[in-house]
Amino acid sequence: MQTLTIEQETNPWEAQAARFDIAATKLNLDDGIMKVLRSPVREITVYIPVGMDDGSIEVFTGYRVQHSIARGPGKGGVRYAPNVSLDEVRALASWMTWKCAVVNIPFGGAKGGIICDPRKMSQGELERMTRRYTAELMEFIGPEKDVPAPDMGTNEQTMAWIMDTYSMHTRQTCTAVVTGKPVNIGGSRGRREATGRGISVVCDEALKHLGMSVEGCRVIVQGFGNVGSNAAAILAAKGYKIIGIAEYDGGLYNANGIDIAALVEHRQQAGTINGFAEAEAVDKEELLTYACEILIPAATENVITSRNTDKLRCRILCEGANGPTTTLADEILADKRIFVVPDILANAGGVTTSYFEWVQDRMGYFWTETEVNQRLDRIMADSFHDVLAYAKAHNVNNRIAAYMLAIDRVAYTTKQRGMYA
Ligand SMILES: NC(=O)C1=CN([C@@H]2O[C@H](COP(=O)(O)OP(=O)(O)OC[C@H]3O[C@@H](n4cnc5c(N)ncnc54)[C@H](OP(=O)(O)O)[C@@H]3O)[C@@H](O)[C@H]2O)C=CC1
Ligand SMILES: O=C(O)CCC(=O)C(=O)O
Repeated sequence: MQTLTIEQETNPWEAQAARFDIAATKLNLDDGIMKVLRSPVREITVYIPVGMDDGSIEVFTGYRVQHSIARGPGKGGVRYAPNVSLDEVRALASWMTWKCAVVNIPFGGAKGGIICDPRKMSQGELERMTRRYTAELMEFIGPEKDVPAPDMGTNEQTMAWIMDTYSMHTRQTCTAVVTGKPVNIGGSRGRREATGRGISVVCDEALKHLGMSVEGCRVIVQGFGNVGSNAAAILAAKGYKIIGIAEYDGGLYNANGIDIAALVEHRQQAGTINGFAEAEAVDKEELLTYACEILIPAATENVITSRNTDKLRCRILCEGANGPTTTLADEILADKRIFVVPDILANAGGVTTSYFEWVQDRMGYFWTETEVNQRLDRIMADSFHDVLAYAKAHNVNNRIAAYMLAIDRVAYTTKQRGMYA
């Protein structure tokens, strides 16, 4: 195994680039196209002055990176977190390009982020910061240019502010500029749950593929935000047993299964999963190494590394978060024969329903939740099998297969459009 410092191992842009290089080389991609696809097309940095509630002024740094617009407008979430960096947003933008191509929806890839701690900011401060960030990005975003959506630390309310600010500047109500909005202002039914729902579909398919059954299937989820809580709730409703939840501030374990609806209610009231009486409090890091059939990291990057992978006791690693696994960890996962459903496939349900939202906004005609979910389920199941077929045909692991499938599609369009003239 390569020797890397922890900083090198956990740099998300390097992690993305390493997988890109392996996949592009396996595809025999020519050097020129490889250079085109390796770098983002545009990186925007903005400095956002915000009047704080105490009368002071703070200046926040924000980014929007557009990695590719070959297959359609840029698409991807906006993250509010203290550890946002340009390298992270770059990596997240490129993962969006590959993700949209894996599920074959007509978008490129983009991502945004602001270095801030949303947990320590009031609603007023968040609103002012979001509106000024949007104003700074006016010429770069739009339904045909780049369409933001929620990610860590942002939500439907954030999208409503972006949509309104954009509409104020263009002097017309423009719903299709963002997705993940509240349903009453052009959001899609099913978007809130879509990433979790997509994860449940690929878990179903992985079990079928491995000849395992839902009955008795133990699941541990890290992160109980939008992705983790919805994945846990939907899997529980399908009959999976959610035995562990690891959050930022603690872990919970119950070998008989955690009542997810009760935990959601507890979290709403207490503001934390801690203190939930129907499960045992356990160490949040160790919980990832408990025996289970499926482990779902759904919080943040770099949680499965060379330092803990040898201790994992799951059969399936289903990546709800973006970039939860380092390249060094990939090698150990392969040795342990853990079946990996890679992030750019596993968590693609969110952007797939975002695509449906964009389509509905542009038509001005809205589908029922059943219509949305049926379309989502079909795309997720088909994409799972496309990736597996690629892995088999090229004798590579699932992650490299997903990258190869995606890079092949983006490279084809890039060449066809002649995007290097
Ligand atoms: N939202 C979406 O549709 C999509 C999101 N993703 C990815 O899924 C992941 C989660 O996003 P999302 O659910 O939207 O974000 P949220 O902000 O809704 O939730 C993130 C959750 O993870 C917790 N958390 C953060 N860091 C850690 C940690 N180190 N250990 C344990 N828990 C932690 C947070 O706790 P606390 O609240 O205390 O900070 C929070 O509960 C991200 O990687 C995101 O990029 C991928 C596809 C689509
Ligand atoms: O819904 C979207 O457009 C993007 C969601 C996202 O940020 C992601 O898939 O990582």
